Amino acid sequence: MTAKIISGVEIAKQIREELKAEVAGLKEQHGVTPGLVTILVGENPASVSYVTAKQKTAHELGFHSVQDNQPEDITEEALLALIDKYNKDPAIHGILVQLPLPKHINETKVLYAIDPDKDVDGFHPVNVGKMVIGEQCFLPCTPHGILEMLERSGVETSGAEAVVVGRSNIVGKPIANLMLQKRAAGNATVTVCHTRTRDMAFHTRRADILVVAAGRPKVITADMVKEGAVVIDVGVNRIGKTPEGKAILCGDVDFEAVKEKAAAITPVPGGVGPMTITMLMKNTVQAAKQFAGLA
Ligand SMILES: Nc1nc(=O)c2c([nH]1)NC[C@@H]1CN(c3ccc(C(=O)N[C@@H](CCC(=O)O)C(=O)O)cc3)C=[N+]21
Repeated sequence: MTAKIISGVEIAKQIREELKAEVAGLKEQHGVTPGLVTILVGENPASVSYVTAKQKTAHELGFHSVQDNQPEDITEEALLALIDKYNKDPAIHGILVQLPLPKHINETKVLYAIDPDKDVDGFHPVNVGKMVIGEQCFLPCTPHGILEMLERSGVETSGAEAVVVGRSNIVGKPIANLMLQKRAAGNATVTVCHTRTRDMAFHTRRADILVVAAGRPKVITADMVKEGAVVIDVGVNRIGKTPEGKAILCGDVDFEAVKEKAAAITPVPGGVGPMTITMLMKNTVQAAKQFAGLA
């Protein structure tokens, strides 16, 4: 079998078109322009490229978008004060502090400082808690994007064996939780594997849907995948540079080999990544509507 390629680029494009129309409507009918600030501390090249992509997308959708760059040596106190300023700014509906932060800043403290109503990343414990209960909240962007991909590709998750590789707060834990819930792209039987899992392949081979967020290049090889599985690769590993200096990316899945076995697979680049950015935009539109009492 050669897998169907689930294109994050294509699905993201479709959602962005929907959002663009919604933003235009919000402006015309209600005078509301969704506002997003992305705060970047330091100059980590990967972070710079992600934040640039987020700003570009926000701009294309007609948002009020603010890029706030801060020096690597900003104090925790100053960063918390900055967040407080945006918490109070009525033109800003979504606040994103790009992670990771420098070591002298307590990441947890920073994420707790963001107003949960502006927490479009869905990392504040109020939103995490609401997510687990299944209440309306901001879902973290990468898991949210995966749900949309599964749903819009017609993947049947109900009753299926879903195996998640990775237990991060950003991807592994939330996607496992969401796929377990009574919801679209949910109702799965979920197993979570991690670095201490004794026999990873034993679990992954049982997966009808395999979500891989391990953070290590090509850890999932063809022998670990069941014939006909749906494989979602969340990995973004920079494994080198082209002669022109562009980063060469690969996922956590050995794409070339696994695509011969899977029923469907997401590529890297062009899979989950573009969906992550798009869901940030979707969450920001949601935040703006809530702020205006429209949702
Ligand atoms: N507060 C916070 N929120 C985040 O959502 C967040 C973060 N911090 N820190 C880092 C991770 C990583 N992340 C990605 C977003 C887009 C792509 C993406 O668009 N990737 C492209 C390739 C882009 C490239 O060339 O690097 C693709 O896969 O096709 C990847 C990864 C968001 N993150």
